[in-house]
Amino acid sequence: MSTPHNWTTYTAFLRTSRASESDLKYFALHPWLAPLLSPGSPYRSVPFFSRLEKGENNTLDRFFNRVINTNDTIPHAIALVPGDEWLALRRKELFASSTSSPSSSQQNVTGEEKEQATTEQETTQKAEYDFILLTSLAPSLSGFTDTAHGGLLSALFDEAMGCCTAAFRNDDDAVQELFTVNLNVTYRRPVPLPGVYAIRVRVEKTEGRKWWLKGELVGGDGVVRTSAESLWVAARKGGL
Ligand SMILES: CCCCCCCC(=O)SCCNC(=O)CCNC(=O)[C@H](O)C(C)(C)COP(=O)(O)OP(=O)(O)OC[C@H]1O[C@@H](n2cnc3c(N)ncnc32)[C@H](O)[C@@H]1OP(=O)(O)O
Repeated sequence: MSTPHNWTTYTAFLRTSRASESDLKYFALHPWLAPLLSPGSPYRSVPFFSRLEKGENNTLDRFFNRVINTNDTIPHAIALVPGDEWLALRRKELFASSTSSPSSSQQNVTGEEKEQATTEQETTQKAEYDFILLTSLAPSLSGFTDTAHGGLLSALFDEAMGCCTAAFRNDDDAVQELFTVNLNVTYRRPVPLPGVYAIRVRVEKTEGRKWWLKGELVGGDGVVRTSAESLWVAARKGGL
């Protein structure tokens, strides 16, 4: 078991963490990932939070940080997140029309503020996705021979989408924890094993406590092999 990561909030974790050199070296071996990992990329490479050990007595994320964190399941995984400025603009965009935003300061965004956000977007480095999971998938994740199990792919989408929503929640806890209430996965093409894949996720819209996300899984050939749509609901204030 590795040493537990010393995180406080997810936002602080994103700001202060960097993916391990060994993971970065591994993914850098794949030329199709170069635009995402190069210094000019709109994304920063951070550890995949769910893989981090949370402590011997803390059962959070055990499936991801123990069961499928092995050489013959998922040997390498990192997350790519947009820069702070772009995330801030996305927050404005996503919560401008929502009745329940992650921060009270973002409620009732005026037309002028929207216009200002649009101008800022033109000058800030754009990131097409809100969260990208880069992952290697090893042979022991098979369902059919040398093919990733569909349930595993669902779990990867669910987790990547969860991390994506977490980045938009503020440290002030104005939005309660979010839960998947619906996840619709479309298996378009088999996902061969072993292989390296990117799961690209985006928040489509929010409305009150409800958040809609979309995602897709691609490999080096750029073919979308699996896609997913999900609905997340923030717990009511004061608990479930
Ligand atoms: C960084 C960490 C990453 C972690 C990623 C892992 C994420 C997960 O896997 S979570 C595990 C799987 N999910 C769960 O266990 C959630 C189980 N569900 C629950 O506990 C509850 O449904 C909960 C707390 C989310 C919401 O309950 P509650 O607050 O009573 O919501 P409720 O009032 O019923 O619904 C709220 C709204 O959502 C809608 N809704 C709820 N469920 C659904 C659904 N399945 N489909 C469509 N709409 C739904 C309701 O219609 C309602 O809409 P409106 O406000 O327009 O009337």
